[in-house]
Formats: sequence, C-alpha cells, structure tokens
Amino acid sequence: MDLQNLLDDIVGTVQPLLGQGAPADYIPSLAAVDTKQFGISVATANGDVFSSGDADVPFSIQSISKVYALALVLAGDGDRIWKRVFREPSGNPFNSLVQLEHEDGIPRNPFINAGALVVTDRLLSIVGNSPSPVRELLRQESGNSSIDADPEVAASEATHSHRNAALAHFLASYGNLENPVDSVLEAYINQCALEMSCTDLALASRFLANNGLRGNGTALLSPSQTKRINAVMLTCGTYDAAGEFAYRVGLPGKSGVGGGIVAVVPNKCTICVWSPGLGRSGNSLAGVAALDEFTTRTGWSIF
Ligand SMILES: NC(=O)CC[C@H](N)C(=O)O
Repeated sequence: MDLQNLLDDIVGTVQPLLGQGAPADYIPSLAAVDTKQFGISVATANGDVFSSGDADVPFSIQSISKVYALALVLAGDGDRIWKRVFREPSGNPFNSLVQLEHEDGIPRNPFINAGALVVTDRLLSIVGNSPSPVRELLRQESGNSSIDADPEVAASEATHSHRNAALAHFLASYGNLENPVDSVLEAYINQCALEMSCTDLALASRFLANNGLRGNGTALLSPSQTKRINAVMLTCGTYDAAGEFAYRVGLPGKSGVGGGIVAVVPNKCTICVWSPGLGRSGNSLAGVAALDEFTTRTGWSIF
C-alpha cells in the first residue's frame, strides 16, 4: 500500500466538498475559519508518518480532547468513572440538555459535553489543572512542545458557554461534580481550545492503535482499557451520527467542531483528517468523506 499516493489522491477526491457545510458558529472565533482547507495525516504503528494537504496547519481540537481526558482518567483511576457516566450512544446532539434530566444527572457517555464535563471534573480531582494534563500528554506523545490553547478561542467559548454552564450546574445539582462548576468549565474550555495539526494529532493518538503504549514504550493504558476507549469512540465518538460513521468509515473515531476527526485502525495506524465545514451533527463533511475513501481503498476497517 503506497500510503503517500493514497493520501494525495484523497486530497483530490474531497476537493468538491470543500467550502460545503458550515464552521461551528456558536463559538464566534471558530466561525471565521476558511472552510476550503483540508488536511490528512497517518501515523503508523511502526513510527512512519504520511501527510497531505493542510496537514500541518494548526486547528482547534475541540471535542477530540475528550478522548485524552478519558484516557488520563482511566489511567489514573481505573473503572471508577463508569459509576458517574454511562457508555451508551446518546442519539442526541452533543450539547443536549434533555437527556440529562431524564437520566438523573448521569450522562449517556463520556464524549457528549455532559459526560466530558464529568470526566474533566474527575481529572481535576486526580491531577489538578496546572499544567493542563491533557496538554502535557498531547505535547509528549506528539513530540511538539509548543502545543497550547488558543486564548482567543478559549475566551470566545467562555463568553458563549451558557449551555455547558447549564449542563455543569445540572450535574452539580445531582451531586455528579466534585469541583466547583467554574473550575470544571475553565479546564474543559481550555482543553477544547488546544491547537494542533493533523500530524500532531495522528502522532499523539498512537497509543490508541498500540494497545495503550506511549511513544516511549511505557504503558499509559492496558490493552483492555485501550480496546474499550476505541469501543466507546466507535459507538459515541461522532454523536448522533455514530451509526452513519460506523457504516461509512468502520473505525473508532472522535470528531470536534473545529472540523478535525481522529480515527484508529487498531495495531496499524491512526489517521487525522481536518476540514472546518461541518454537517448537521457537527462532524467534518470532507473529513468523513476522506475517511470513507481511506477505509474503502485500504480495506482497513475493523469490520
Ligand atoms: N463537539 C464539539 O467539538 C463541542 C466542543 C465545544 N467546546 C463545546 O463544548 O460545545
């Protein structure tokens, strides 16, 4: 398989989709991003990296950060988090409030906003937030020590965070937060505002394809924990479009409203795609199409 040729081809295939869809507009500073951009990177289990298009342009990772927060909580705390958050697809938008009341303050899964707020809360209790543990992990695993939150995106989200604040207060009212609402929101918003390129994210996610092993060969997670994060990514990582994503792409994946998606081919590689135009459920239109093409052409789906 000539991966470089394939990625170059995919950049050509998605051209007609670029500019379609809309960037996230409820975080005003994300709405200004040029939707014609597209990047793709693949990091293989044996350490090679292939990339094409705008693969080295940094973008806002947004909800992709939820995967690394969960990994750190499982690494620090084992299975305890599963008493406070379920592992079922929500079938609802990622920032929905209604389900949380029906289900007595236990979020459906760790990848919708309510679930990620609980995970972030636990991470704050275990390791604190200075420095940000998610940022440190991503710096170490990507080898890029300049990764940081974009203060403008963080400030923009903070001034438009009524929904997430409502979710956090709701969780607190059910006794499902250990830290003050404001500290949890601040940590959550800052990890969402981290800026990384496709290459950074493909490299930083390799532990998900390598049975939990970090770049330096030590274990962040056990093979079983890694398998389970991948399972939750498959069923919940693209919100109410997870069924369609499994059908078209057939890989564990996690999207963010910055237009990035990280996908995992266990024991083989990680893939990161980015294009800011989003479809109805908040997943990158060209990104999903590129991953569809990638698994169709390589046969590297988990099915
Ligand atoms: N789906 C996303 O990427 C959402 C992340 C965004 N920061 C939010 O909380 O609304």
